[in-house]
Amino acid sequence: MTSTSQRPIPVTILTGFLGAGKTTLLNHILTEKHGHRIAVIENEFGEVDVDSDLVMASEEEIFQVANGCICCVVDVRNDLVEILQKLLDRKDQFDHILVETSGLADPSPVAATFFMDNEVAKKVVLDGIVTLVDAVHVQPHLDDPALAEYDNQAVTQIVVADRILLNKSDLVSESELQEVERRIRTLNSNAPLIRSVQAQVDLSQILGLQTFESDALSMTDPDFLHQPAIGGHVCDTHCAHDHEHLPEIGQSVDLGHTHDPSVSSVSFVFDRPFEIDALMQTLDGLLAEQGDDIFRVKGILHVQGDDRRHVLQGVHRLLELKPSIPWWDKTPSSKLVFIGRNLNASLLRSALTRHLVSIEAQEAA
Ligand SMILES: Nc1nc2c(ncn2[C@@H]2O[C@H](COP(=O)(O)OP(=O)(O)OP(=O)(O)O)[C@@H](O)[C@H]2O)c(=O)[nH]1
Repeated sequence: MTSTSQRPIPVTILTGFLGAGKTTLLNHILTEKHGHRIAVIENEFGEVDVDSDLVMASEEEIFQVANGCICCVVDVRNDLVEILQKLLDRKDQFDHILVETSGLADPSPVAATFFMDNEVAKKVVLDGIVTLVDAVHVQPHLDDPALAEYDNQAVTQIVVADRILLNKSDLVSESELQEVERRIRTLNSNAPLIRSVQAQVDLSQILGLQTFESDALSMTDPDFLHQPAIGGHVCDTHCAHDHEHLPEIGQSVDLGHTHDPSVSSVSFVFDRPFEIDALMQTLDGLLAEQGDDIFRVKGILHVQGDDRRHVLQGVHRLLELKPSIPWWDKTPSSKLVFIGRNLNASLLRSALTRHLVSIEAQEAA
């Protein structure tokens, strides 16, 4: 049994383009009675610290990361690691860490920070990336022609999200909301999408997600790969509309659609277990080669000879695998999602299937 003090502290990364409502959400979190004791780390991009003044006084502790953008300035990331280390020295005083990125940050390198420093990596677990989207202003940012040849952070923030809050839904019409949702789904078709006003959201939908564990628990639900918002809701088994085109076990499905040709996601499901060392070697090689294009890899893996789920997390070239809770009475199977540019589904599938335990070996075991 893992004691509470040894358990890794969940970290939520809160992101969203400038003005999307991050500080508003932070204030909501800090004033809500939710039972979590939260340490907040804020990063502001600008000369003057305004954000900390915007955050309401509360019992939670708030730390500022040095000025500069958390995703691209090495000093700022070192600063983040330093703050995390200090926090972790007295982790009996809180049970959740929230990192608010600046509006111009790419959250992937921020998430990667938690894997980069070994001491920190052992003590924290990425609970989820929550992205706020400004329903009024997001479209022009997504289509910004000035960013055409550069990374567009508004796009990246949506692509890597585990939860998306479509905020300021009071300021646009229903048809405009549906249009924004449709656009968001071209970039990220997996993350549950929640509409909000003044970032008011049930906190259980964004904190304590244990994203990958909860994904694992729903793996037997054949709809888990299909969570597009249709008419503004997240699909579930009670929907009346078409859920026909589900992938077969072992089949891949391109969830990125074709609207934005530069970013897509590809998902796989396998029922046979993986030979894990060989798989990790292949994935390491793949990311070393294509880590610029592959933004994010996430997965729950069925590992040969192990009765625990294994959680796979990759951010660009950094990859880690951690054992998680046992499968209990669930039938083990693996699920992997790749998000990025120029993803070749058939090459990825063959790279993965090579490391599945053969049926004969499985029967002999
Ligand atoms: N009408 C309306 N206004 C909102 C909503 N959410 C936030 N706002 C307002 O939008 C403005 C920006 O909100 P912030 O919470 O400061 O946004 P932010 O993402 O922290 O901004 P940056 O620090 O610039 O990245 C503030 O004036 C908020 O009061 C909403 O749902 N509806």
